[in-house]
Amino acid sequence: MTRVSAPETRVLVSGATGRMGRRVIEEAAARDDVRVVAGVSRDLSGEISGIPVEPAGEFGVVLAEYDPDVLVDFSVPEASREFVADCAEANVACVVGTTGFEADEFAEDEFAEGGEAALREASEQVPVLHASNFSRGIQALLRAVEGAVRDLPGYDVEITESHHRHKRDAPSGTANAILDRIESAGEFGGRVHGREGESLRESGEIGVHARRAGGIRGEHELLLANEHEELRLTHRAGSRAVFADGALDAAVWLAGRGAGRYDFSEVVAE
Ligand SMILES: NC(=O)C1=CN([C@@H]2O[C@H](COP(=O)(O)OP(=O)(O)OC[C@H]3O[C@@H](n4cnc5c(N)ncnc54)[C@H](O)[C@@H]3O)[C@@H](O)[C@H]2O)C=CC1
Ligand SMILES: O=C(O)C1=N[C@H](C(=O)O)C[C@H](O)C1
Repeated sequence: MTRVSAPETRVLVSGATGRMGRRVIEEAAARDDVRVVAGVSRDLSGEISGIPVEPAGEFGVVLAEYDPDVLVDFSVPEASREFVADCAEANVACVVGTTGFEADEFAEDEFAEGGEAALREASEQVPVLHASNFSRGIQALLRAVEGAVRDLPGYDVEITESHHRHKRDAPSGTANAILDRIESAGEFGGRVHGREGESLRESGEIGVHARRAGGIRGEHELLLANEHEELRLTHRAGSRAVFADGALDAAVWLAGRGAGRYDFSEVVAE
């Protein structure tokens, strides 16, 4: 019997010269379900690991020339918005990993009123999946966070995230997603970003702390504590491969779906 294998998903990578873009290209080379047809970058025209890299300023031309099924975007919000809008016109699905959009773009329903307009608008024409973190461990953490907050009402809640010195947005997109999950699971008074000077902790506040140092790939810790006990839920990414592979899994999963918004939890559930 002749086995017909599923066709490869054709992927275009934006932010191709960045830490994540390069990693996506490397990880894709080791898989047989995806093929990166090209990258786009504002920094370089040429190639990375044999994959052509085209100027980001000619994104529309690149879409027409390479005819990808899915865009995988790890860039910056101001570029990402443009890429996604062009993809909607060209009927190309979008997997967006970029973080640092406006604060309320990370609400549980990030496409709701006040959310990221470019993603919401594009999702009316093509499938769009945005995730602040493509690791499966973080999906498990988000579920654990919800359970812990429900089970421990009245406990003080603090989040600490640590990333490499080059990270531009703070708190991380993942920390914002954890915050949304905490607030949907319990009654809280507000977020307090860092502390200095004299101010007593108020009950119900959520402390948020961002550290930037060296090459840390990404660590997130949720601390719940009362006078008698502490619960710490920690996720540590050991390599960017975990994010790149998750984004490629999302691209394969998203290709061929109808217009709309999708969540990485749906990819993980299958
Ligand atoms: N969702 C997830 O699992 C993950 C998300 N990220 C997010 O991905 C994004 C990129 O992270 P890194 O690769 O570390 O950043 P990076 O700084 O190494 O790369 C950014 C890329 O975007 C490009 N770029 C910057 N400004 C541009 C513009 N105006 N027009 C076109 N291209 C532009 C740069 O040339 C570069 O290729 C960040 O928002 C980061 O938080 C990072 C890791 C995992
Ligand atoms: O910039 C990074 O590196 C990362 N960014 C994402 C975020 O902002 O949460 C995901 C991961 O933590 C790495």
